[in-house]
Amino acid sequence: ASELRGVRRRAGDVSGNNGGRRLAVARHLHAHLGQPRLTDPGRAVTMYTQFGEIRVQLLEKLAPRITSMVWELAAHRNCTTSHSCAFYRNEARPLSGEGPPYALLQGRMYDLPQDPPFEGNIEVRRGHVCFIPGGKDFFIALGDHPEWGNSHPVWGLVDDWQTPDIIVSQQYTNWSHNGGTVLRILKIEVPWTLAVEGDRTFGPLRSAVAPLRAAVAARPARAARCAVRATAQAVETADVKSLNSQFGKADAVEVKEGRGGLPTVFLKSDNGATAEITLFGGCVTSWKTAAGQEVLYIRPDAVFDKSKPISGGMPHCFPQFGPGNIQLHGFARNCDWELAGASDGPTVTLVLTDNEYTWGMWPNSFKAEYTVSLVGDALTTRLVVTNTGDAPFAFNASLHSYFGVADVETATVRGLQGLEYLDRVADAAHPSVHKELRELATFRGPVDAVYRGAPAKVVLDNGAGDVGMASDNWPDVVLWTPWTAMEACYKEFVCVENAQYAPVTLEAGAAWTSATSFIFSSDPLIDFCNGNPDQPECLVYDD
Ligand SMILES: O=P(O)(O)OC[C@H]1O[C@@H](O)[C@H](O)[C@@H](O)[C@@H]1O
Repeated sequence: ASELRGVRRRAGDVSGNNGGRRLAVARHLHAHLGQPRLTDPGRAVTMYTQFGEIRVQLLEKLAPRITSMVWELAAHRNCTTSHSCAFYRNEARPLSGEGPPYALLQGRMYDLPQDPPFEGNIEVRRGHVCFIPGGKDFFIALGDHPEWGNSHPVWGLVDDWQTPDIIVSQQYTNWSHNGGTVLRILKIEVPWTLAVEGDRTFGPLRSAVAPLRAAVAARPARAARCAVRATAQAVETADVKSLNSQFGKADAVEVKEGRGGLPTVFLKSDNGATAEITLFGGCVTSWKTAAGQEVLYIRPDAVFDKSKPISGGMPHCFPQFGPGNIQLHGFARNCDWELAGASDGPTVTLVLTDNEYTWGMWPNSFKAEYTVSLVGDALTTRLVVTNTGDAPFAFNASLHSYFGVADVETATVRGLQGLEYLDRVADAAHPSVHKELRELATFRGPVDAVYRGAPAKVVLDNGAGDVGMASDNWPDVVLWTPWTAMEACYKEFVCVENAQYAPVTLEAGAAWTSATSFIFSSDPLIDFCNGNPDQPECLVYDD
């Protein structure tokens, strides 16, 4: 969490709100912008949180460069990762004086390509949205702040308090900043996605791809199945009963509503191991061994209402690992996958194909086919990406697996020694290159590392045992922990991801396949899956 920088404190702030105050803000803006706000509404963006929406009117005349950066971010549908765009500090309005609490809702907007410039430096009033100079942290002022003078770039205006008020009422912990200031830090961060106003499914095609509209229109109609909903309202569900009668297999495969009412496939193997896969995101959200050991991890800020990708389990990153031209980790984890097949293996196959939503970001025809099986205790996954169009395209991908650990600081990963890795902690777009010298990679601080040319087998010691991963044609492994950026939960999980980091070019009609088998053992996995077909954890596929 970063401290509100450049704060100059003066006495005399009053932070109460009433109609008079709003009028004063409106007049104040009128004076600065030279026109009545309501008759010139201008452009607005919407932040979608699990508690509802926050509409931010862009003050374009006051801060033209900042507002255009924010608009671009919204139009390109970034901010889909809870880590990069989230509120992390909630300070209510003080009963009197300047605080504490400091009358603001603070967050980060780290998907901005660069730090915003310093402009729009008027006195901060209730409703103003301001950046903290020198970075991408920002706040919504919940009260007037004359004590700060003109030290913050003001670029937006919020005048509906319903959602901010809910976030301000969430639990916080006190955190003493070096300077002695006690900050209220949210126990669970509140992530948001950003869209231009009116774009309720992450919106119309962005202007950069406007020429694609014609191409989209010429294509056979195919429903956009990736309508990420804005709020925690009723979730659109497929007809799970009819899916179950079509695909259910006695005792082995059942389709029913899972968490949040999302259509979910439940697998049960002969020995009693289970797995859950949501059609939204094609995400394995649970894998339990026959002994009842849950191996995966769902973050406490995960929501199951399609307002954002499921934060946990095994989300897909496709067609982009990121950062890159489209939203971080691509759109596959935002989309409803189709249930295409099941057998009493138990096995299920989900399919995602291009549609208007995906064309809005990525102008390619594709089919992604994802098969998940339970073989005894082992969970096996296979992803086949086919170019169904008539031109080549490039993509990269990962299986962004979240694993529960007894303690992040004692979790280790073996199998990576001697590899070159890209350290992305400081700057994911410009990583530094290092060599892994350790036999056991650890998580003792923020880790965001891509190991290139990783071996087929790596093992995570999660504190309760070993999670073995045997992969085929996933050339890279990503290790990630957000560390204290996710204060509420970072001790409980690590991500060990099978990845294809370098872009793969697929010619028209060509296909790319990758697979991983996961096995959990409470005893150390000395060796596993040595090509012995009798070992259940070995990759087993019948094509
Ligand atoms: O989108 P999520 O699930 O919060 O994960 C984000 C993280 O995912 C990891 O795969 C990346 O290496 C990190 O750079 C990124 O921050």
